Amino acid sequence: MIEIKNINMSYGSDYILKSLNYKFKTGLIYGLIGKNGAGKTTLLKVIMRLIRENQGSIFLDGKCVDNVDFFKIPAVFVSDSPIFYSDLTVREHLLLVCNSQRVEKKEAIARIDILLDELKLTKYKNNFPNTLSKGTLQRLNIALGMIRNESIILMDEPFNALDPVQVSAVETLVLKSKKEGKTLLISSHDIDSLGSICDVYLILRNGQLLEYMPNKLTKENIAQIIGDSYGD
Ligand SMILES: Nc1ncnc2c1ncn2[C@@H]1O[C@H](COP(=O)(O)OP(=O)(O)OP(=O)(O)O)[C@@H](O)[C@H]1O
Repeated sequence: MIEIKNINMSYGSDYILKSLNYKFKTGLIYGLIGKNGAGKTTLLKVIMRLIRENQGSIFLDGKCVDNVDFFKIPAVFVSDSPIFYSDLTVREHLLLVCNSQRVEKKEAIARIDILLDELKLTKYKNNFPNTLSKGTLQRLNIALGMIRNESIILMDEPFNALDPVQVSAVETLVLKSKKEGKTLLISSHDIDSLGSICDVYLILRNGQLLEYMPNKLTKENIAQIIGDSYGD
């Protein structure tokens, strides 16, 4: 469970997040929507404690994590600007994460094989990052988050650079995580994908979160809510 309590965040004098309060329900998929620059990445980073200059508090699974080190945050963050090790293969990247999580080797290998298959990465398992396309690197990025067994998953633009087949593979993986009882918060401009997997839309506008049910909103409605300033 994620709870945001009275979060204010500014870069300089402009407040990006304004007195934000929101309590996420466990086991749902939330789609975070907003115009460019609305503050979606900022919000995800505040929740993950990658940004700490905010006022207010973040609770994960009922525990305040305001002062918890990023590496100990009980959540996964799939960033929109990942960094890879040039001298590690796809499989070695995943083994490294499992090792850091102290996952037993046999279990790690089994988990990695399943995830490589789900994200259509098996044939690239011995490739180094500099030999991979953008879409394949994005799937590796997603795999590096999903290999961790956390109940809270935050994703920033996970569908970027993916072709429709790969988008569908990621959607399936997200829905599988939901079935396992996980809570997901996914920031994306891909309204079609969000619409097919999300239980709740959260529209970030003027520093505030507005909650909507996806089946009640069309793309046109969303553009209207996001505001005349969409695309500024
Ligand atoms: N480190 C920073 N220093 C100063 N301003 C920043 C910094 N990071 C982000 N901003 C500004 O904060 C605002 C929110 O940025 P953020 O990246 O959170 O928006 P976003 O909703 O994720 O945008 P997009 O849809 O374009 O990815 C933007 O106006 C951006 O220019």
